Amino acid sequence: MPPGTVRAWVVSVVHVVQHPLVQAELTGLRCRNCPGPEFRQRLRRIASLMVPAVTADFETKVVPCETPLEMTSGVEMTRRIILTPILRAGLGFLDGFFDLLPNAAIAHIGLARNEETLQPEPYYLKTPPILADSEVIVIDPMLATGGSAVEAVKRLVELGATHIRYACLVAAPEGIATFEAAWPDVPVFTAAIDRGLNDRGYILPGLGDAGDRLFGTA
Ligand SMILES: O=P(O)(O)OC[C@H]1O[C@H](OP(=O)(O)OP(=O)(O)O)[C@H](O)[C@@H]1O
Ligand SMILES: O=c1cc[nH]c(=O)[nH]1
Ligand SMILES: [Mg+2]
Repeated sequence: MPPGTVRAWVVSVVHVVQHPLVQAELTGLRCRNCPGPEFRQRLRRIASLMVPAVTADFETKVVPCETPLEMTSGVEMTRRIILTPILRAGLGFLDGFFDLLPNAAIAHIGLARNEETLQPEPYYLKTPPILADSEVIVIDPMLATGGSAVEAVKRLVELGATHIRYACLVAAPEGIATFEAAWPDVPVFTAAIDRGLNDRGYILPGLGDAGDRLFGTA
């Protein structure tokens, strides 16, 4: 197994992005005193720093290219990329991905976790046409129980997606296990696997409520 990957206890592999810049940004984000503007900037930078790892195996095709001096060849991405933030907190991850993947289309999926049942409640869905060969990247900073991620992938599969990957910032072991049981073929990329969940479904040590910290709703 390459460095930075962890064999989760079910079947597939979770990629932990261990780059020092990612880990240092994450530490700053976790701090309770990190103010909103800094939280948003750090999240955006981490998202960009994670893009190379998340897209490392994307297919390219050879294309001709004319420099000011002569003809040569280069590459371009073979497949259309669709970034799929899970609202709301996924929006905090979106710009950092969009900065490096400016030709991506965006699918928005609105899911709110019910505070009592911890089940995701769908409230919005707007996607571009999803072709079977589109590369779909689901983004959300937090993988807690895994319910929201499982539901988002289900929606995308129903719409025809076949190449899906999931990227988050902080994952709980419980969420990874649930996600992998539901979608064993969907690779997971995260910057950290934390200790576990508290009795309200929050990740420990985590970073608190990502949506509230991003949008000042606490
Ligand atoms: O793995 P889970 O247990 O499903 O929890 C994770 C979800 O919870 C948070 O969203 P939330 O529902 O709080 O909505 P918000 O982003 O609007 O705050 C987070 O952004 C994830 O989408
Ligand atoms: O710790 C958690 C769990 C779910 N959603 C969050 O924003 N944080
Ligand atoms: Mg929230």
